[in-house]
Amino acid sequence: MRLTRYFLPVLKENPAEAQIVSHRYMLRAGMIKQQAAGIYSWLPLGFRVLKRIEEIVHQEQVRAGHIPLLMPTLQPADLWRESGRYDDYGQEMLRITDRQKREMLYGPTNEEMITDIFRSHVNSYKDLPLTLYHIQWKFRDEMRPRFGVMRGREFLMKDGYNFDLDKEAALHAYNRHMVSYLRTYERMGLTAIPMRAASGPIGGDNTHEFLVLAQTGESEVFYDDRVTALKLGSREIDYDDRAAVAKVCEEFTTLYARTDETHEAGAFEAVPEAHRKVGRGIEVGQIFYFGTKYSEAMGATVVTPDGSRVPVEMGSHGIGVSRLLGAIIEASHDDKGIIWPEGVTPFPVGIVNLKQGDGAADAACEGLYKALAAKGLEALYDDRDERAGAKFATMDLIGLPWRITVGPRGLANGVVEVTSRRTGESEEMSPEAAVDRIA
Ligand SMILES: Nc1ncnc2c1ncn2[C@@H]1O[C@H](COS(=O)(=O)NC(=O)[C@@H](N)CS)[C@@H](O)[C@H]1O
Repeated sequence: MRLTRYFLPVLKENPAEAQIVSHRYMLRAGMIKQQAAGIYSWLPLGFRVLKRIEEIVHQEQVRAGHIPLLMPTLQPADLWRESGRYDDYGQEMLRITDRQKREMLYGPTNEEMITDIFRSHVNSYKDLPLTLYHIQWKFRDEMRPRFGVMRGREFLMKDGYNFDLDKEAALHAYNRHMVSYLRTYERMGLTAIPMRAASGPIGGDNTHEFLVLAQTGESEVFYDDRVTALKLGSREIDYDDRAAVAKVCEEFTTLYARTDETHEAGAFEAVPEAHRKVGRGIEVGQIFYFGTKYSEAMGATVVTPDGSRVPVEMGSHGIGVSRLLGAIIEASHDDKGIIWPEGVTPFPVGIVNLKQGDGAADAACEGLYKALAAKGLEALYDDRDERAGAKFATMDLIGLPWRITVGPRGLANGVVEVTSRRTGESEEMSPEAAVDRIA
């Protein structure tokens, strides 16, 4: 992408309303624009990252055997009356009346709707196990939307729902989600710790939140810091092997890790002093097992092998897709700007031309752009007629992992400069070597 043909409304100044670094940088890097409290337009650079995060979430859900679909944002109130949540849900629910005076709502979550889909089409245990999910915009009329996309009112969530014949199968689905979440966050360069949590309006008594440690996190967390060293890495896990999946979950949830809602000071005392940590975390996902809470209320039942009919066992599992942009920036930035992990960066590399209009420099940049594209890498080429300092500042702010700097002097010696955004180290090499370094 050539910057002179893109739309990247970078801000020079720190916006006054931004209180945390991720909000500040997302505004300054021209990634979002607030349209109302907690409601944003996703400008091109932010939209590109949002799509990359969505893609990782989709891939890991499909890898776990979960099936994507798409439910609407607007829901009929009657579904929520069946579960009894229409009144319970409270002020956060945006209630709407259509021209026929039908009571609707902008969905904050989809347990009722997915259960309605299930009960309309599934009747036999032979169709289980079944996990359906979607990535869809939600609305929660938060009393105090703040911190940019971190606590929005309209936000993007992956919400998945499992339907199983019995509790054991539902708990395996719970564990499948835990493993798929661990892998999802690792692919985004995040360490998200599963912590026992409280279930709130979703219900049930078995739930873990996934928290990214960050000073600006809204949740207070208590943990054994050895948990931060646990990694799935490239381990292949057979999602159908209940014992293997349970073993991985055990590995990641044995060390003490609790949010303030479930913290037990006594148990925490058992953690060796050197490892006992208190901090703050950003909740980037939550998984729930809640049995037959919705299937009972809404008559979602299946015929069992012995011919009887039972309500299905369920759970629901959410990832804060739009919140993740903020969480990743909180976990990966410096005083010049964002430092995108390779897995989610909007562009893998930026090309900076030090002398736009200089024949050799322009030709070398065009050559690099094409050579990178030939390897499937779309560069962001800053071809503006701007001072070098301004170009470097923009690249540092938007946080691409690599920058290739091209200038007449370097070219005279047959080299360009390759700079790593994370380490700040630069190295001179031929344009060909630069492409190989980044590919
Ligand atoms: N106001 C918000 N702004 C941005 N992200 C949010 C907001 N509220 C929740 N989220 C994200 O959405 C994730 C799932 O939300 S949740 O309430 O925990 N779970 C559910 O709604 C369940 N239905 C999961 S399917 C949270 O872990 C969080 O990362």
